[in-house]
Amino acid sequence: MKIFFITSNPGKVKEASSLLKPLGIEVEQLKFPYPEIQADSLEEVVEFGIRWLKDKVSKPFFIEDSGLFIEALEGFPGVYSAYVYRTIGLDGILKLMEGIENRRAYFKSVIGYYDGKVHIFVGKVYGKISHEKKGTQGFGYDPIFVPDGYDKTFAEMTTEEKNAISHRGKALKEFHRWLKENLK
Ligand SMILES: O=c1[nH]c(=O)c2ncn([C@@H]3O[C@H](COP(=O)(O)OP(=O)(O)OP(=O)(O)O)[C@@H](O)[C@H]3O)c2[nH]1
Ligand SMILES: [Mg+2]
Repeated sequence: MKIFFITSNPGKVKEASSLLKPLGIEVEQLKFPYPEIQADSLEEVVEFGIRWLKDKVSKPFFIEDSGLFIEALEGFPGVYSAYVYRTIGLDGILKLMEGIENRRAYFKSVIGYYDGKVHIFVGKVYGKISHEKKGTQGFGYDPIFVPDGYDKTFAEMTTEEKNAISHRGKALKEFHRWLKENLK
């Protein structure tokens, strides 16, 4: 079975494909830009994106919005993670976190699948912001995020290792469970 993933982010496609392909689901990337509203929640961004896309894309598709929420920064960068990454980047976040003891943070992923109806799948992973960038794998903030129970960053993990515990891996597993039940 093939499903379309509308995203500009090859890192996300790699993770989605690596998790769904062994389950017989082929993920095809569709680089169809869509507006990402400045809402307070990832869910609102996804629901708006689907409403905007549904009459423009004929086949069933999914989109994903995700972000890094840092406790000591009141949840910043959160919904604005992509913009913050493009502007101040990892060094900017580490600078904001200089001298801050509380390094708690979580990544959240919201997947929206549209097959005539909107289906939402959410995943979260808790961890800490490291004091320095480590690792070259993954994408985005991976080099400064150490998931709970590990002593290495997401960027020091393989895609499989990250998918096993990440926010996106959890949301994708929920999505796959739903597909299995509803596409018999
Ligand atoms: O280190 C990271 N590991 C991750 O697993 C991850 N997931 C999200 N993010 C960050 O949050 C933004 C999401 O923004 P986002 O969901 O809008 O994605 P995006 O703009 O890159 O692609 P698109 O799907 O919107 O086309 C991205 O740019 C990244 O900076 C991550 N960083
Ligand atoms: Mg985006």
